Amino acid sequence: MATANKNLSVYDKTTIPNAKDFRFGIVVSEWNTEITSGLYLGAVEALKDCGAIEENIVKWDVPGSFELIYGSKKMIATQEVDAVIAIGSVIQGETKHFDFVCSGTAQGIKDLNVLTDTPVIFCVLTDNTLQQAMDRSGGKHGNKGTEAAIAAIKMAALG
Ligand SMILES: Nc1c(NC[C@H](O)[C@H](O)[C@H](O)CO)[nH]c(=O)[nH]c1=O
Ligand SMILES: CC(=O)[C@@H](O)COP(=O)(O)O
Repeated sequence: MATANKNLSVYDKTTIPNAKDFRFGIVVSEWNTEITSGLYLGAVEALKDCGAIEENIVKWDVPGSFELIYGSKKMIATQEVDAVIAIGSVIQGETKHFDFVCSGTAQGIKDLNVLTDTPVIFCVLTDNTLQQAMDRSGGKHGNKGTEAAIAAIKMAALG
């Protein structure tokens, strides 16, 4: 189902574990900060709405989406978190760099999920235009940060 056919911010709290005992790391890319800051706010709002406490949310900033890989690895190694949310916004430019950043970041985050025992949630928008990114970070299609927070809680609950 395409994002256009579902709102990213809609969730049923009765199907989500209480997050009060979980500790979350959120690693945020500084590229397209007007987008990633919206994703971050959506994620924190949903985590707290589902019971997470402020003191159990650790936020680190990294330069770009590609650095989400190392930032998430470092977060896992040092912060004793139950899940990590990796937040980025990649927007198509003039060159193929978009393809390499998107695929490299996706593969790196996938590798962390394979090689570590801490779930890392892929909250990286990969859009053709700024408008598409705005629509998915608190706009008409909701907020992917919210979706990522719910995924983080559910994965943390797996233990
Ligand atoms: N163009 C975008 C980038 N590019 C930067 C890379 O993520 C990386 O920081 C650089 O290649 C140095 O390793 N990053 C984004 O997050 N979004 C973009 O649109
Ligand atoms: C995703 C990118 O790295 C891209 O926005 C950079 O822009 P360009 O391809 O025009 O160099």
